[in-house]
Amino acid sequence: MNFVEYADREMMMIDLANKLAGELNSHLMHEDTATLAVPGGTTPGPIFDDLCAARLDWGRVKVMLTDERWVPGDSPRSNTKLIRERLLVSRASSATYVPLYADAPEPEDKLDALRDSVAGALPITVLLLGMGDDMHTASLFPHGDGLAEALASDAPVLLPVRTPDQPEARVTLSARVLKDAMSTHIVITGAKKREALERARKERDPMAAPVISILPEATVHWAE
Ligand SMILES: O=C(O)[C@H](O)[C@@H](O)[C@H](O)[C@H](O)COP(=O)(O)O
Repeated sequence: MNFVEYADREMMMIDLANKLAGELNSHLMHEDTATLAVPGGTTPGPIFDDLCAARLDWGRVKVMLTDERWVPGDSPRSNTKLIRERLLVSRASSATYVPLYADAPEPEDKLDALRDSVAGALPITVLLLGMGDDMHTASLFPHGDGLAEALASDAPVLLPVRTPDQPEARVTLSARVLKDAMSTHIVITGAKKREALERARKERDPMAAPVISILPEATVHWAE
């Protein structure tokens, strides 16, 4: 794991947006398409605000979420809503969006079709992840229902997960899909997440600290 500490959050967000855009650009110099996978939640919005204006050939970029809450696209809890409003705008509006959600009561109703379109966008070229204080990443929640299957080396690309702490079902890319990304960044802020990262580094069991299955490949970016 690499660890980068920043003097402040604003600087980190600008720097990260430049880094992600630079990596996508380099990839597009010798490949036809690139796939960018990003988290939802409260942290990455400012990165999206800068990244959406990056000068790159967005028409050749596929964008997907790392995980989604199973709520309609106009819900304030929808990660799709977040990236439609803050990432897939400006220059990035010509990117191709690969959805993890389709309108249906439960994820199981739509999984097959969603998995096919996700599989067609793999491997991930540039992966950005968040992390929670409980050491979850994407929607790989400690001891969550569906976690063992999502951590398995032969896991499907996309799985439904449920945990009592979360108000709705979710879908998440599996650990093997995240681990296969060509470049991985984790963005975290504040003292609690820094402590959670330190706890995770000492933990051996991915069922207790799912983020450890991704950490060896990742650069973690942190600001107070
Ligand atoms: O849908 C989500 O919530 C995310 O994709 C999730 O994995 C997120 O990155 C972490 O929970 C951190 O969330 P915050 O940035 O809100 O702390």
